[in-house]
Amino acid sequence: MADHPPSPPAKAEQISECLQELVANKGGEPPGRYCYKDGVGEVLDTSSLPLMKIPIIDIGLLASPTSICREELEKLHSALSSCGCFMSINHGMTSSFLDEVRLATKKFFALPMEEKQKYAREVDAMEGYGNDMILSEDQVLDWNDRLYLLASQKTRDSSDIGQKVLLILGEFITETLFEYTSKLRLITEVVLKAMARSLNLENNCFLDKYGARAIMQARFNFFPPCSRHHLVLGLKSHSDGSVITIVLQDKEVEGLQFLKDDQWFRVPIIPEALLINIGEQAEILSNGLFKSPIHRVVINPERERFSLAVFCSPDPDNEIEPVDGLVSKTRPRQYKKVKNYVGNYFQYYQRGKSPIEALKT
Ligand SMILES: O=C(O)CCC(=O)C(=O)O
Ligand SMILES: [Fe+2]
Repeated sequence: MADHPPSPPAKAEQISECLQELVANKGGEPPGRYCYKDGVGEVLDTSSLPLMKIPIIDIGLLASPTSICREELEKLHSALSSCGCFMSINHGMTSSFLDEVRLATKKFFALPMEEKQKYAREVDAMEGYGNDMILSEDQVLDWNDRLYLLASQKTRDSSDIGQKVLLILGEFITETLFEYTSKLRLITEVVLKAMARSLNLENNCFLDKYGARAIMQARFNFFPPCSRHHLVLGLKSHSDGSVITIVLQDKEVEGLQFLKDDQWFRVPIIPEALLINIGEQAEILSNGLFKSPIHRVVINPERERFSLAVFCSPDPDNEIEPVDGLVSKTRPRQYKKVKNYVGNYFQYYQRGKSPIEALKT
């Protein structure tokens, strides 16, 4: 896809020991492969970092005709071109329903290890439980265990996610997750249309590139506490490979931070809101007008943290490039065409890089 992808690893390796197990056995002392040599700087005292002022946007309003929601569209435009993210409210889900989804995440990670290992993710697979792929000797690993599940219409129809979650979690929770991802599908549609309108483009121009066979990949994150938290990162600094990512955050434990104007900011907890951030494919589609924000997750010394990120990415067969209406003599095309962006994303991520760099014209 990109011009100069990192050279492929001789052999990608999956860690067999999950972090949760390691922490239970060794009491949270991080092995060297998880540690940043000089520590992670200001992470030492996370509470001293400023809180980010993230705009709050009403999804119900965004879905209404332009004449009614002009102000909300302006807010969206300004949020996405400055910090690349916003907190969404009035999204059609109650607080108690969001709590059920949080509980489903916790229940999965509370299962016995042998049970979870049945769903271990294989190298390069889009679904399954585990930790980082190891692509090189010097890769610093994330202090995080995760479960990936696909929630796209296509895979749902063939009962892929259904089968897996049903087997893992039982019928009640399966229903909760199905309902959650169906709601997210509606929200994604509203947001992609509103993004286009906020740029005075035709309603469907982003949605058409996204496609009916778009992929929604859910990542359930578990971040165990670490007594030497200043040496590790829950997720290394990255921007997402999606078009948009919808994050359900932990209600009690902070951890997510965004980089803005070369300064790290803490993301506040708003329990009833969903955090939505732009991914690199929206940056490409918008010809760089919307910025995919760099973010990371830091670790709490005493408390575990959970989150659920759903990455909404276009049909991998669709070509992604800046949309016509945003390319002009005064603003030439900033990115080359690309297909299946997510297919190569993790090869870059594990090395602390991003494919978008190689696509810049
Ligand atoms: O844990 C969070 O709050 C954010 C997760 C995230 O950035 C990701 O999974 O890519
Ligand atoms: Fe992320």
